[in-house]
Order: sequence, then structure tokens, then C-alpha cells
Amino acid sequence: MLKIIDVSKNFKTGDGIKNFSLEIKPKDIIGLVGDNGSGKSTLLKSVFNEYKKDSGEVLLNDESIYQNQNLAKICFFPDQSVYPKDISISKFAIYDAQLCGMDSKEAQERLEMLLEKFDLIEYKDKTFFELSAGMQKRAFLVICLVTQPDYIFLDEPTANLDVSTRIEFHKILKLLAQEGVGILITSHMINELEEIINHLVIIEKGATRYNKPFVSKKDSIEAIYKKVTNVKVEKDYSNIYTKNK
Ligand SMILES: Nc1ncnc2c1ncn2[C@@H]1O[C@H](COP(=O)(O)OP(=O)(O)OP(=O)(O)O)[C@@H](O)[C@H]1O
Repeated sequence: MLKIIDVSKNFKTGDGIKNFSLEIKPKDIIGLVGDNGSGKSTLLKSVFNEYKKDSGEVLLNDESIYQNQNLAKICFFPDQSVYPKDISISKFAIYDAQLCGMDSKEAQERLEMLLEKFDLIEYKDKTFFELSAGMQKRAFLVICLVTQPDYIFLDEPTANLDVSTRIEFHKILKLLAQEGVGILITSHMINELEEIINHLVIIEKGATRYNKPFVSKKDSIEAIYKKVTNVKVEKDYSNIYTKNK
């Protein structure tokens, strides 16, 4: 099990994430929902030590994730803006696999298999820069899967994707969860999240407002969201285009 315990990150502005705790088990698909600026990316970056935490710890099977190559068992699928620009997707995948301590031959074999499956074999020597947004996301998923991680954290993986690629992506996440992978996903696509998650976390201004199991086809993210946050979902836009007569 992966445990995020009491993680806080405070920026000088007062923004950040406050005392965040969450347990992720194998086969979980946890949806992390919050408005723009609520702290979703800050949380993920704090977990992966991109941001220095002010407090808290992250444990994998009761051991710090920063010890004993534990981080190799967790894949961070970041926001597109930080994808590497100057290296081919294949080289990056092998480099990542080596950092995770994987045997090069095995990594190469898994990479070839995954590139075939994800229709990317002819793009294997291209950089992320040369791929479309959808291909970039698929390529990052390939890179993640080469090392067969136990947990995957995805920051808005389906943003900018067309409908069919989004459906495909969710199908893959479900399949990975069935295989035992624990998944945490941030997304603004609440209708799509509802189809795949078994647990919902809602944050607002860095504070956790909701952290409970979620039952697809029964619970509604929108209804829960309106109930637990102070966000005014129904604003009055009635006068935004009234011409003077
Ligand atoms: N490096 C930073 N320095 C200072 N403030 C930051 C930094 N990174 C994020 N913030 C602030 O922390 C808050 C949370 O930002 P964050 O990017 O985590 O939000 P988010 O929930 O991921 O938003 P979005 O849905 O728009 O991606 C925001 O107010 C943001 O301005």
C-alpha cells in the first residue's frame, strides 16, 4: 500500500497544500478533483520531491518511497509542459528504465512490444516535440509501462485528447487497475472520472474537503463537489451581454 501522510507544502503566498493524507491500494483508481489552483499539481510534485515538503511523508509498504529504489515502483505521469524536448521517446524510455534498475535487454523488449501496441513504433526515434498531443500522452504511458510500476500518478492525462483517445486511455487505466496497479488521477473531466474511479478526493485551496470511496453509476462528483466546497458553481451570468438600447 502507498500512504501519503500529512503532507504540507506552503508557498510564501500562502498557497500550497495543507496536511494531505491518502492511502492508495493496489487496484484503486483514485480521482483527485479540485478547481484550477487548488493544489493538485503541487501535491503530486511534493510527493515526487520536485517540491520540498514542509512536512509529511510518503510510504510504500511502510518504507519511505525515497529509499531502496522504491521510487522505481511508482510512475509519475506529469503535465505535458514538462515532457523532455531533446531526446527521442525510445532513448528516454531506456534511460528511465535504467534509472529504475531494469535490465537493458528486458527494457528494450518491453519498449518494442508497447510501442507496437500503442501504434507508436514508427515514431520511436522522434522527440516528444515532434508528436501530436495525443501521441505524446500515449508515448509517456509507454515509458511508464516499460518498468511495470506498482503505482501510477497521472496529472491530467486526458487534457487535449480527442474523444476516442480519451476513451482508449480510460480503458487502459481500468485494465491496469485490474492487473493490480494502484492509480491516482487528477482530471477536470468529471463525467469521465465517474466511470472509472473507486475513490474520490476533493481539494479546495489546498485543504481536503472529501476523501471517501466512490461508487460509479451511483455517486455523482458534481453533487458531492457542490455539497463539500465553497465554490460557487452556479454564478449569475445574466448581464454579460446586454446591449444598451
Ligand atoms: N512554484 C510555485 N511557487 C509559488 N506558488 C505556486 C507554485 N506552484 C504553484 N503555486 C500556487 O499554488 C496554488 C496551487 O497550484 P497548483 O498548480 O498545484 O494547482 P492545480 O490544482 O494543479 O491547478 P490546475 O487545475 O490549474 O492545474 C496556486 O495558487 C499556484 O499559484
